[in-house]
Amino acid sequence: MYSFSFTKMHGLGNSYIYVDLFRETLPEEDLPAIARSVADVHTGIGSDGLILICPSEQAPVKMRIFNSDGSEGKNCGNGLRCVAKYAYEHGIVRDRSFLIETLSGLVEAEVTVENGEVTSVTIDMGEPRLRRSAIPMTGPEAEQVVAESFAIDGREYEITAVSMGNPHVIFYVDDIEKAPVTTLGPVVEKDARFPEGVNVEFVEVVSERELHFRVWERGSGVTQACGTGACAAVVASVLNGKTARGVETVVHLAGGNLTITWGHDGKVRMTGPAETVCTGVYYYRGGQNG
Ligand SMILES: N[C@@H](CCC[C@H](N)C(=O)O)C(=O)O
Repeated sequence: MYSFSFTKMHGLGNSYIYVDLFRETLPEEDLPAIARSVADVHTGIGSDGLILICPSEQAPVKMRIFNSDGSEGKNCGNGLRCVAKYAYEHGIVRDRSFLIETLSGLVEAEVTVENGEVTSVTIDMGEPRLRRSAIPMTGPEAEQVVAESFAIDGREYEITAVSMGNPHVIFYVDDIEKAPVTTLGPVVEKDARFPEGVNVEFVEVVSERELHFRVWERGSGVTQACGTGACAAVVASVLNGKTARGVETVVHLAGGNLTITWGHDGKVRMTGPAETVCTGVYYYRGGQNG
């Protein structure tokens, strides 16, 4: 058994247990099991996974994210906003604009501060990756996956696939309340055409500036929000001619709203809140917690 300090934070209800590796040390080989342990709502703390706030050689701070099943993801939009808030409020950074390293590259964060507290964060998520091989998805490597027909479970759908440093597939639906999140989501997540698995998003287009969104996340299942998924939905909607490039789009997620623009410079910018829930000490019993 050993213990470590943690902070629970969320972005629109997408919650993670954050461990500050500027102050703590965790054994690398335990990280997947720690993620599963802290995420357990009965025997742990309860969250969508674990996020590590780490020193970096390329930026003032680095984020690593583990889903609730212990798998490591390469990017997390809601996590980036929380890491930015934590880094600013704990003096890891002093500027209001700074870089964050992720496993999929560097992103730029800009915090809005009121009375010393970060109330909102804008992340320049960089350019979406659209080549099939970058998603990754099987098939002709250089092609994009836009409104492509996709047969599964005896039914035919149309999909668009986008990487925001992690893989996303978008299904358009007429009524977001009736989206097959918990039935189609887990089947598509593990479909062999996505060799690394995929985050599955359902999108209802309200207007050129507004989308409804629900998600089945790779490695975590249903969550209240997925920041990279919402960015991917905005990119997919431009590619499908449903929204316009360079226009601010409001994405309504189960946990609240994100404002996202895919700019003419190629970059996707996401703005939204980040909240601290609590801090504490976790007693990790080598996978025996849960
Ligand atoms: N909730 C996140 C994405 C977390 C990682 C994802 N499940 C994956 O495995 O790629 C977000 O806000 O982007």
